[in-house]
Parts: sequence; C-alpha cells; structure tokens
Amino acid sequence: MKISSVGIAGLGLIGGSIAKSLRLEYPELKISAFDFPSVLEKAKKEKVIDKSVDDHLELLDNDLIILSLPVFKSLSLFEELYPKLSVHQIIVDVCSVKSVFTEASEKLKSKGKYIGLHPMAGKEKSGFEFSDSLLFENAVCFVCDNYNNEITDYVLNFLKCTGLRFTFIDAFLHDKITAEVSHLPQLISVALVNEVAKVENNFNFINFAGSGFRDMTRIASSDFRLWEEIIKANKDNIINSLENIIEQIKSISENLSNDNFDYLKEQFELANKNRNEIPFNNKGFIQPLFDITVFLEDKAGTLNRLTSLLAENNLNIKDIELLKIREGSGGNFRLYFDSASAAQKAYQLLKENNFVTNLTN
Ligand SMILES: NC(=O)c1ccc[n+]([C@@H]2O[C@H](COP(=O)([O-])OP(=O)(O)OC[C@H]3O[C@@H](n4cnc5c(N)ncnc54)[C@H](O)[C@@H]3O)[C@@H](O)[C@H]2O)c1
Ligand SMILES: O=C(O)C(=O)C[C@]1(C(=O)O)C=C[C@@H](O)C=C1
Repeated sequence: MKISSVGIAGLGLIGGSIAKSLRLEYPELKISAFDFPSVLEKAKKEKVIDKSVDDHLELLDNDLIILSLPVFKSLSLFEELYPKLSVHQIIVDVCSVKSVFTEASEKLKSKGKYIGLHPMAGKEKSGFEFSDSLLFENAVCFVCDNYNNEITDYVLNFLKCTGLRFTFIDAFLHDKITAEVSHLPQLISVALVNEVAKVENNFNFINFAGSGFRDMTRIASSDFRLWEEIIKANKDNIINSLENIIEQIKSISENLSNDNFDYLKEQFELANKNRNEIPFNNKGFIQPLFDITVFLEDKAGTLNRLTSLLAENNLNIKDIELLKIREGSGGNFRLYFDSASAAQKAYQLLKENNFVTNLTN
C-alpha cells in the first residue's frame, strides 16, 4: 500500500501541525483540507496544503483521512465517511476522547480501516496560526485499534515524521486516564484562576501571583469551544475524577482544621515520591530521553558556541528547554539526547570546554 494523498478535516492547532510536518517530510504528498475558507486560504498561501475542500465528502478522494475537528464534529464526519471507504483507504481521528469513536466504528460497516489516535501534545492556543511542525516531537501518541494489522504499522510508520511516539491502549482505559491526567487538570486550573481573581481593598489578588501559580494555570487560557466537546464526551470519567479530588481536598482541609500536620507531611512526602517517579526526562513518559542541564551566560553567541561544539562532535540535541532566565546574568537550559551515552559524552565535552553543566541521571 502507499499513501500519496491525505485529506485533513480541521486545520487548526493539531490538524495544521500534522499538515506542516507531513509537508516537510513528503514534499510530493497531495494534502487537501476541509475547514472554514479563511483558514484554508491562509494554509494554501503558506503552501501547507495543495487543495481546499468545500464539501467534506471530497475528503474521500484521499488515501488517508485525518479528522482533527472538535470531538463531535469529527465524530459526525466519521459516521458519514467511514462506511464509504474502499479497501486500502484509512481514516484516523486525533481527538482527545476515544471511546465514542471506537463505539461508532464497531456499529458501522466499512471496507476501509479506522485507527484512533491521540497525540498528548498541545498548547493553550487554538487555530492554524499556532500550528507548528515540531509540536509533536517526542510526545506520546495513544493508538486505539481493535484490528491492529500491517496497515496500522504502515500508517504509524508514515506518521513517524511528526516525532510522535506511539503506544497502544484500549479506548475506554484511554478515556479514564485522560480524565485524570488532562481533563481534571484543565478544570482545576480554571477553578483555581477564578478562585484567585478577587479584589479586596482595591488589591486584585491575581496580580501578585508568582511562578508557582503561573506553572499551575497556563492551560486556564484554553479555548472552551474545544473543551466543551471533550468534557461532554468524557463526562462520566471526569465527574468521577472530580469527586475523588474533592475528597482529597476535603481531607486536607479537615486535617488542617484539626492541626494534623502529620497528615499534611504524609501527603507532601507521597506527592514528592509520586512526582519524582515520573521519568521527567522523557516527554510523555514512554521512551526515555536523557538530559543534562547547562548554564549559559547572557552573552551574544554563547548558545551558538554550545550548539556548534555539540554538532562538531556529532551530538544531536533531541529537545531543548529553557528552565530559568535572569536578565544580564544567564539562563539554565535542559538539553535532551536520545541515549545515555550521548548525554554523558555531551556532559564531558561541555565540561572540558568550561561550560557549567550537570548530568541529570
Ligand atoms: N489542543 C490540544 O491540546 C489537543 C491535543 C490533542 C488532540 N486534540 C484534539 O484535536 C482536535 C482539534 O483540536 P485543535 O486543538 O486543533 O483545535 P483548533 O480549534 O485549533 O482546530 C479546530 C479546527 O477545526 C475547524 N472547525 C471547527 N468547526 C468547524 C466546522 N463546523 N466546519 C469546518 N471547520 C471547523 C476550526 O476552524 C479549526 O481550524 C480536537 O478533537 C481535540 O480534542 C487537541
Ligand atoms: O499543553 C497543553 O496546553 C494541553 O492542554 C495539552 C493536552 C494535555 O492535557 O496535555 C490537552 C488536551 C489534549 O487532548 C492533549 C494534550
């Protein structure tokens, strides 16, 4: 089989990012997209897509169809397009909730193939203008496929250029996990910002928030139009997660009322242990990356000196993160490599060249 044409429904943050990385990897690939005219015009102008599709049924002209509209809009296209696929045609969705698609695919008959995907990467910003060919680099992508076969392998291999790392999971378990790790934090973040946004004696509390608050609330700026559908589609799991966290918060409050600081100590120690067990040197927690930290002086050309040194020694940086910056002094960066030996080699090299560096593991 061969994928020579792809049709994308929904060319926003996720659909646009997929289109951009496919375009870079496969310049000959024919990419069509279905979205609102203003979005499609922009994407065509930037040469990210070849063709605008006014009628979603035209997506059936492609070898691979990718649904990246909000959940229920994607689901309604799925229900219409899936039964019309011919053999060798594939439809995937990248939506944040998976069981609704698995259930629909079980009910419908099709000659084609369906694979449920969910990349665990995103931003609090929506729309094509925020899409980025590197958005998915090293991120986990859930794969829900009850009929895993050589077509699945082919499609995942085709999509490897996005930088995603695939992991298979049952759709219902997926929804339970994402209710906890993604949907619950989103709602808590909204509640936290709204709790803190209050004024007393002309002091707006939120204006005094520091980096702890900022770290916990970036996602409070997310678009409700997208989240409304996610929350509706995974409502029962989310309610369950909310009830559990309410119990945790109640218990903290009650123990605090009773001056039971031993309980709080226990909770802090447990949280520390749990969080430290997250292998945070890999994005998305599946295949590990290996990292070092390095302090770079706030001086023109320092970053260039570092990257050139690594490049000259054939050390490929898989990811780079700016941890802290102080104007006029410098910043701490975390550099990720794909093997422990590459991280060790980079660490030695940078040390020998007078960089202040630490090996994380
Ligand atoms: N944002 C994330 O972090 C993230 C991560 C993984 C998966 N997802 C899933 O990916 C899908 C897309 O999310 P996104 O973040 O790219 O959203 P987005 O809002 O950036 O993109 C959605 C696109 O769909 C288009 N669209 C919406 N309604 C339409 C309609 N009626 N007709 C034609 N076009 C329409 C919009 O114009 C937009 O370009 C969602 O199902 C979401 O659950 C999102
Ligand atoms: O980084 C963000 O802004 C996100 O919200 C991304 C995030 C997440 O919870 O991690 C949000 C929803 C998606 O389904 C997948 C990823």
